[in-house]
Amino acid sequence: MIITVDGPSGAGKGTLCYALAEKLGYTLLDSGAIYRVTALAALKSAVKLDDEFALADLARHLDIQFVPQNGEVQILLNNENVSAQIRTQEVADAASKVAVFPGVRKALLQLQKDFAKQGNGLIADGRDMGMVVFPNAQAKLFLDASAEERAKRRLKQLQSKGINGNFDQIFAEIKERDFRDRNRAVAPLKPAEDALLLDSTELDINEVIAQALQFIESKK
Ligand SMILES: Nc1ncnc2c1ncn2[C@@H]1O[C@H](COP(=O)(O)OP(=O)(O)O)[C@@H](O)[C@H]1O
Ligand SMILES: Nc1ccn([C@@H]2O[C@H](COP(=O)(O)OP(=O)(O)O)[C@@H](O)[C@H]2O)c(=O)n1
Repeated sequence: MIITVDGPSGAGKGTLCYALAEKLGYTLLDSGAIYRVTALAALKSAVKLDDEFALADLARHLDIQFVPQNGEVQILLNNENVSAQIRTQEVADAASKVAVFPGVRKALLQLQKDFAKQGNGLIADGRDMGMVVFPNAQAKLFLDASAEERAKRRLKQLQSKGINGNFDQIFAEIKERDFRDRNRAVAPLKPAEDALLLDSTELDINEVIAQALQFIESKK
């Protein structure tokens, strides 16, 4: 079974997908990490974030590895562990900039599709999983929350990692990335026709997981 979870930044996709993958014993695809690694590779090689040709070429030759390590997944770029580097705001912003180009998205498509070949079911976390990458997924969820709530969650998340955050700056960054993701010409962020819309603004993590599992069960 392929389950897709799409939605904007800070909605709780990563948290939900991790819980579902654990519970169901499914493979987890964090497609955002692939865009983040692509952006980091561009930043490291001084490829301009508006040079679609160079970015697509870089994406085609991306040396990325997902290495399960004591319950976590380490993400390697050219054999360097970049799991922490890709979570910075700078890389998140760069990822949303490189993600607007059709050439980049096309170059990363097969890598994402290949995650479904591991045979034990797939939970795919992203923006266009249900619309573009896995249109035939058996269960599609679109997880959303108010921009304010998502900024509050992101701030708390950064603080829990000992990183000082500023709510106004995070709120602005979330709205900027929302706008870019929702208004790009290719694979814009929007729910698939057959997706369950789940607004987690007033829900806690366990309530989201319960509603998601109920929906998945109904699709089996
Ligand atoms: N329903 C929820 N209520 C409160 N906090 C949540 C909820 N879902 C996720 N979070 C927290 O919000 C932060 C962002 O969640 P995350 O899963 O990283 O979102 P996304 O992957 O959509 O960007 C995390 O610290 C997570 O623990
Ligand atoms: N399937 C995907 C996943 C991410 N992305 C882009 O990559 C950026 C980072 O994705 P992410 O899921 O890691 O970001 P968060 O939702 O965790 O903040 C997003 O803002 C999108 O612009 C995309 O275009 N398509």
